[in-house]
Amino acid sequence: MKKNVEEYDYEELVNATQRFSPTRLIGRGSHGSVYKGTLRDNKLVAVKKPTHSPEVLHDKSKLDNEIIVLSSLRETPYVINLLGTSHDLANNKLLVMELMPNGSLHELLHISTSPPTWPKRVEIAIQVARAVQFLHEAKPSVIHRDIKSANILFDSDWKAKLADFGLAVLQVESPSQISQPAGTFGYLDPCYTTPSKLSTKNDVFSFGVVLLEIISGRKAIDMHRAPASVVEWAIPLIENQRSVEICDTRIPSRTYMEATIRHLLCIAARCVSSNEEVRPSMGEITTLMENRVVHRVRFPIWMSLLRSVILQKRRRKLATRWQQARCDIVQSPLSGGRLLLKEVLADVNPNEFVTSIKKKKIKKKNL
Ligand SMILES: Nc1ncnc2c1ncn2[C@@H]1O[C@H](COP(=O)(O)OP(=O)(O)OP(=O)(O)O)[C@@H](O)[C@H]1O
Repeated sequence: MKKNVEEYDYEELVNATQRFSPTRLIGRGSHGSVYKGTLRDNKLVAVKKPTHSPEVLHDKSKLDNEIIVLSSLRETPYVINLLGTSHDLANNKLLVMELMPNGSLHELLHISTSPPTWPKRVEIAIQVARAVQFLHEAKPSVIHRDIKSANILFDSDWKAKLADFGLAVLQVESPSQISQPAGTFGYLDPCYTTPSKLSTKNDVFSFGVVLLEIISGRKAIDMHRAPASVVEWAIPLIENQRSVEICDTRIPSRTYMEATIRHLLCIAARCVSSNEEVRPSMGEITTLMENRVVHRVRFPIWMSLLRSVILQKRRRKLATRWQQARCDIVQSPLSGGRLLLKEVLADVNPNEFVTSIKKKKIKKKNL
């Protein structure tokens, strides 16, 4: 075990989550419910507790597996951090993790009313690629098997981290049991049909699906569209040089990002290839992404300075006009100065105010 996993007192977790109150519930998965907890030192954590409900399948082994895999990994900014474990009164294990307060990539892409900008999407894609590369290059290496937008969570700084290691496989030399193929429909590698087909390339396929999802804003499987699968829809478009049609239309296109997006789509197409040989390794993917993408247009310092000088000039001009307007009103006998001065003091927008003075002047002329 590489990580120093702390054992938490169960009572502390009960208090931290207000007795696992529904108001503290973040969400339920197939093997556990996650609660927001506040520890004694005010530290915020996420507590995953096995679910005992008739509607939710309670699979204890997934939670145990998650603890084994997460505690085998050293700390990294790209994977959810396991802080510790605990045991309830029936000796069921609980997980204490760092809290990811900004929801999942799935929510950001498909539920949020403000979809991410292109530079943000690129940043997220690179962070996810680094997370998967980290797992594959760990010793022993880890195959996640459930890479999907719902398992990519955001921390308080909106950095993406990979979560949910319930299905992950630790590639030890003499595995005690061979895992049956598993994953999520829409993200699952079609080549992964038997336990012997388990490989890091299964994760590469799922990563490719997430990449298509990030660029298109379409769900991995959307039954309201034909074809329902994002892969079946996007790949012919990429092959026919119609990549532009894949881009999420909810946000404006950015000319400076076009080459980057095309480049990412080419990587995605290789990842989801039905020929596993064609799929790049995660190491190759991160290198390809980091070397060729444009993150953000950065203006030279002299342009920023020029911009601030222009803005300051404009502000000064407006302030002078406003000051002038105040004097005119107070001095004018026809303006009902006192009344208008009240308007000034009531913090009237200078622009609106100048307009109202013009109107007064016209009225005066007409008189
Ligand atoms: N560390 C965390 N911080 C904040 N929210 C979390 C954290 N871990 C999980 N969640 C949220 O809790 C919910 C349940 O997560 P969990 O990993 O148990 O299941 P899942 O991924 O939804 O389902 P499944 O295990 O069936 O794939 C999800 O909404 C997930 O986004």
